[in-house]
Amino acid sequence: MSIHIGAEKGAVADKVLLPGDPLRAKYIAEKFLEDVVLYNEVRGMYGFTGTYKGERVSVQGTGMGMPSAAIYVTELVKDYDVKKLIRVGTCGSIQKDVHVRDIVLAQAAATTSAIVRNDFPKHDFPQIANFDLLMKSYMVAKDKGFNVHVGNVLSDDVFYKDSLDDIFKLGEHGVLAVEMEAAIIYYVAAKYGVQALSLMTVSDHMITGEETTSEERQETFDEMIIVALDTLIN
Ligand SMILES: O=P(O)(O)O[C@H]1O[C@H](CO)[C@@H](O)[C@H]1O
Ligand SMILES: O=c1cc[nH]c(=O)[nH]1
Repeated sequence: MSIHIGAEKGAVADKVLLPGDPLRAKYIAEKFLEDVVLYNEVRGMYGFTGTYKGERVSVQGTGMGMPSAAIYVTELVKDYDVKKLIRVGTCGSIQKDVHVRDIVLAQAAATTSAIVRNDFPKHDFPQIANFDLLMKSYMVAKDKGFNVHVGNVLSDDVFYKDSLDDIFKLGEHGVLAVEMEAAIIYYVAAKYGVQALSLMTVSDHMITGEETTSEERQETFDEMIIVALDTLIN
C-alpha cells in the first residue's frame, strides 16, 4: 500500500495508462480490458488492472495538474515497480492545423510548473518522451490511419488563464497544444529511469473556440486509447 494507492504490491501491472480523469480510467477498464480488478478507490482516484490482448496492464487516474500527477506516478514507480507509463489525456490546440479530435504525441513538454525548477534551479531540464514509446505510438497511429501530430506541448499549472498572449507566442514557436500533466510525468520518469509518453486528444481549439461534444470526445478517446494500449504491450 502507498499513501494514495490502496493496493497490494502485485496488484498493479508494470505497464500503466494514466488518464487525468478517474472516470476515464473506469471507461477504459470496462471497454478495453478483460478480467478487470479494481485495485484503488482512495480519494475516488480509480485504478484497475486487467488484460489487453492477453497482456496484463493497469489504468490509473492521476487527477488534474502536476502536483497530483506527480504523486500517482511517483507511487506507481517507487512502490509498485511500474516501468512503462502512457498518459491518455485531453488538450487544447494552439495550431490551426491541429484539429479537434486529432491525437497529439508529446515529444517534449515545456512547463510553468516550479517542481522541476526547484530541483534544477540553474538548468532547464528537458522533459522528453521515451523515444521507443514515441516511435511505436506514431507507427500504430499512422498504421490505423488516425490523424496524429508529434511535437512540443505546454504543461500549464493554470486552466483558466487571464491572458492567452504567452500561449499563442508558444504556438508561434511551434508548440502544438496545452495540457496540465505531461511535463511532470516525463520528469518523474526520468528521475526513476522508467519509460513515459503522453498522448492527448484535442478536446478544445484555443484559436477557433471549437469544443467537442460528449459523444465526439468518447469516439476520439477510443482512437487515443487504442494507440496507447497497442504501444504499451509492444
Ligand atoms: O483530460 P485530462 O487527462 O484530465 O487532461 C486535461 O484535462 C484537465 C483539464 O480539464 C487537465 O487535467 C488537462 O491536462
Ligand atoms: O484547453 C484545454 C483542454 C484540455 N486541457 C487543458 O489543459 N486545456
